[in-house]
Amino acid sequence: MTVKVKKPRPVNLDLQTIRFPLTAIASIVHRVSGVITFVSISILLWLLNMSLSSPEGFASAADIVDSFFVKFVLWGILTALFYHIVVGIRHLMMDMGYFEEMETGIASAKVSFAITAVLSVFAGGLVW
Ligand code: HEM
Repeated sequence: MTVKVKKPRPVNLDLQTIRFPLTAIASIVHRVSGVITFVSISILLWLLNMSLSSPEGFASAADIVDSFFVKFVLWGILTALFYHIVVGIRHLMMDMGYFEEMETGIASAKVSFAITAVLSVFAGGLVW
């Protein structure tokens, strides 16, 4: 006689209890920063086009950039770009065989965050 054993069903994952490793966070944010950079190109080209169109166009573009909110967005765009470049270089180095172990991977992610933080402060100085 065969006894039917109830198979344990997969438990619904509680996303709030899942902690991503630092390397995974660095990777996901890198993709997000790439998308932000891509979307912001159109905004920046639109502003550049306006500023080069005529002296009045330049004044309008300068007016737009003069508000705190727009400066904050520009600072965010520059920070995303710096993050994308710094972690992009880390990615390319990993493609060449560096920082592939867990320890060096976490260390290089931390160093990338620190370099981005410094560049972000620099970006703030440029914008304000
Ligand atoms: C206008 C400038 C850029 C834009 C719009 C951009 C956009 C993106 C996007 C959307 C991705 C994600 C692709 C995916 O996950 O399928 C990506 C990946 C990548 N980007 Fe950029 N990127 C730019 C500049 C750069 C620069 C300057 C570097 C140099 C360091 C770089 C290095 C990389 C690398 C290495 C990846 C692949 C990362 C991986 O394998 O997960 N990107 N980029």
